[in-house]
Formats: sequence, C-alpha cells, structure tokens
Amino acid sequence: MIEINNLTKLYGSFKAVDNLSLTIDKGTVYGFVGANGAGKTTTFNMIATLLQPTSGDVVIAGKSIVNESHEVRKKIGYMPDFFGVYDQLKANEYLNFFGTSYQMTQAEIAKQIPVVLNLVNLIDKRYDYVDDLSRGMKQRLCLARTLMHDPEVLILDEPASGLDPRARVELRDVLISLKKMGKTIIISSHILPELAEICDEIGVLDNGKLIASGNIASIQQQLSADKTLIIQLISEVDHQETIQFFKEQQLSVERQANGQLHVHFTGSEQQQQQLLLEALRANLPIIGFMEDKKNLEDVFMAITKGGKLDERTE
Ligand SMILES: Nc1ncnc2c1ncn2[C@@H]1O[C@H](COP(=O)(O)OP(=O)(O)OP(=O)(O)O)[C@@H](O)[C@H]1O
Repeated sequence: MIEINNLTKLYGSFKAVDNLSLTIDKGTVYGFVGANGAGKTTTFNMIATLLQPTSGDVVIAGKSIVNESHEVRKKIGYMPDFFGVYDQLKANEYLNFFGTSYQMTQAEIAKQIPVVLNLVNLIDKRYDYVDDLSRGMKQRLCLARTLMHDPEVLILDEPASGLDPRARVELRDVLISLKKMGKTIIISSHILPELAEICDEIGVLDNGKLIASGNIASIQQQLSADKTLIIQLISEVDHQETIQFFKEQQLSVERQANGQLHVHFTGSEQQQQQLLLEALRANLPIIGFMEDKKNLEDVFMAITKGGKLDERTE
C-alpha cells in the first residue's frame, strides 16, 4: 500500500531524513516514534506531498509522491501537528470548507459531514464555533476534516499532543474505529506506549534514520539478549552462597535494598533454564526467578540512546 524507497531530505547539508525505506501494508496502523527532531514531521510532510524529497520516493496505492502528487492527495488524509484556528467558523462550516477544497459537491459534503462527525463523536457540536471546542474536540474535528473525502490512507502527525489523559483515550477510540474500517494509518508520537496500544507495527526514528521496525514484541525481543534476572530469596537467609554461585557462572550480581538479587544475563532462554536448574540443584534458597521485562519506555530509551540496535539492524 505504501512503499517508502530510500527517502532522504537534506536541509542545506543537514540530513533530517536519511535513506528511509519501508513497506506498510494495506490496513496496517504504523507508528513512527522518535525524540524531538528525529525527523517525523519531515517524513510525514514528504509522504503528504507537502515537501519534495531530496532523493528517494514514496509510492502510495501505486502513485508516486514525486511525479503524481495530485493523485496521491486524493488518496490521503493528512492531519498536521499544528493546525490553524478558524475564527467565526462553526464545526459544520469548517468541514464544508475542507470538503470544498477537496472539490466535493455540496450534496456529497452534506452527506459526509454527519458521517465524519459521528465517527469522531462530535455530532452534537456541529453548530458550535470551532474556537469554543476543547482542545481534544478540536483535535477530533481536525481528524474529521481529514476524513471528508474518505481517504484510504491517514497520515496523523502527533494527533495526541497536548491532550489530557481522557482526551487521549477518546482519540484512541476513534483511531481504533478507523482501524476497524480498514484504513491504513501512519501516526507519530514521541510516546512509545501510547502508540503500542493501537499500532500493528512501530518504526523508531533516530537522527533521521529508521533504527528499528516491526511489531512491539519483535522490537522488545531485539533487546532481550541483554537482560536482568530478578532472583528472590527466602528472607533472613545468608545471601552470600547464592551470590557466590552466580559469580562462579561468570555473571555479575547486584544485591538490591529489598533483598532481591539482580543478575545480568545475556544467554538464550535455554541457557536461562539451565541456570535455574543448576541453582535449584545447588539447593540455593531461591523462591523467585524471573526476567525483568523491559517496559516500552525502557525499550525506547535503549534504542534511541544506547545505540544497541544500530549494530544489529544495519
Ligand atoms: N525547514 C527546516 N530547515 C532546517 N532544518 C529543519 C527544517 N525543518 C526541520 N528541520 C530540522 O530537521 C530535524 C527534523 O525535524 P522534524 O520536525 O522532522 O522532527 P520531528 O521528529 O518531527 O520533531 P518534533 O517531535 O519536535 O516535531 C530537526 O533537527 C529540525 O531542526
């Protein structure tokens, strides 16, 4: 559905997007995550035909953003990270304005306005002034405007930014409905857990490069070779024998304030099982043995700061 081929953008000599290649299948919700300045907006502006790439191309439903931008625009709905405020316009007038700019007929517009307002749960606000809506409602109205011409692909740049938790949940529910309708959605955020809830796949952008891509489980797995085992011991027993056991296995061990041991481990799952078996055979006072599952924030920080994945994915 979307083929990104060697997409590159230079601002002067600065590479904001560096040789990005990626395929996104129809019906996929694909999330781009990256710190501020990683290149998300630049990438989205190119996909949305608002910015010419320095080199490379994006092909959406068979149409090139470089050579067929007009055709591409019919297929996409773009929600920018900042959008204008339209004084003195009511919600339905706002949608009418965008419908007209998509060259829809008045009959089509009249039919589509209630459809999109229902989708974003704003049908009760159709006669309210845009300026009087809450920030979350404005975001959803902006999403409604991108749906006016019923595009196959939605490009949403940080749609949840600045929203309170409740407004985020409301927006997420709308996105889940759009996903169920079979839309292909590209969405960005600098908050990985937020994307993980609705995305089928995630791409991590760092300094303009796509340094990891795949479903959340595979991204987490790419990091899991470097893990911490949490060992819980019977309280009030001497920890020394157990610490000595792990040291003899050439593993580094740290005793925590809560009495747990943290063992740094880089082996496979089979080797992890073997370690547990040997610890039990040695009759150590172990009552808990588990891997410290990295949460998504840890994963994000590790991939963008530690450079661990750079070597593996290149
Ligand atoms: N018009 C421009 N001219 C020069 N440099 C630019 C321009 N637009 C963006 N940049 C630079 O390109 C890099 C990528 O910016 P971009 O806005 O794409 O990142 P982003 O991931 O969307 O960041 P944010 O999360 O802060 O919106 C940044 O270093 C930014 O300063």
